[in-house]
Amino acid sequence: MRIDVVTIFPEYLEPLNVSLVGKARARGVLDVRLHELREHTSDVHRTVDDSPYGGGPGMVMKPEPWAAALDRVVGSAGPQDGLVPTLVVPTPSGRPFTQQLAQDLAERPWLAFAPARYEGIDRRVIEAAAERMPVVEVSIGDYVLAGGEVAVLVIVEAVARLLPGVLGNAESHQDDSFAPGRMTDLLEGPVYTKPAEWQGRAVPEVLLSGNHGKIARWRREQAFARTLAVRPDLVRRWERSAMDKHDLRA
Ligand SMILES: CN1CCC[C@H](Cn2ccc3ccc(-c4n[nH]c(N)c4C#N)cc32)C1
Repeated sequence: MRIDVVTIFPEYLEPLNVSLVGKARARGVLDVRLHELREHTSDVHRTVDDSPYGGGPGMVMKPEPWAAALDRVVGSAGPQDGLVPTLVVPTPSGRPFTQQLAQDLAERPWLAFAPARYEGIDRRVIEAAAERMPVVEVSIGDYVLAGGEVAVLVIVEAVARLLPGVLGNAESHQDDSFAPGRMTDLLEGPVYTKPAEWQGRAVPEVLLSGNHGKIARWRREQAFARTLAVRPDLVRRWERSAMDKHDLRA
């Protein structure tokens, strides 16, 4: 997979050099390219923002630098990239970023990210881009950040770990929470490791029993209890999915 990121803060994306994503890049599973938006300005001050039409707080990112940057990205398509990227635009007004959307994006050969700053990007940039490539406007949660770069880190990591060969144990994302269509719509339960007793706290006996059936049942019970306590909405969704799956609806 190829990933391009256009940003005024490339240093914000340095975490893409380490750990899971960094290793995937080193192994050639991911090709990540950063583009400094200001290199696509044409004035001496390298201006990327201006005041909003209609008034209001803050500044808006000018269309010309973004259009030039996206032209450069699309124009650099290689034979293995596919014709155009899917443009991913982090924004508080985007569709919720979910595991399902991560899996959808993980199936695409080329993603380009447009993390904005200020009050966002002039709308005409998104409209023009949508005439030449798929555009997905995404929100990583119901809170307001100062820009889109953190969202890019979140989305890239969630997508990268789904790519073949990225996770050491190819199965480990199979049982993720939120993986659609499986019992694993529930949250993960508690995990334990050595020592068996720590500060007077013992590991649950069942986990030391070697009885894999009992362990699996205990883990399902724990996941269900955790989900009921923290995300009862997911329990209802899971119940509906289970009823549909076994055609149990009245
Ligand atoms: C007061 N204004 C309101 C509009 C947004 C301004 C900051 N900003 C500029 C670009 C930009 C991109 C993403 C996000 C963002 N916030 N929360 C999320 N889940 C996001 C995601 N994905 C925020 C952003 C601040």
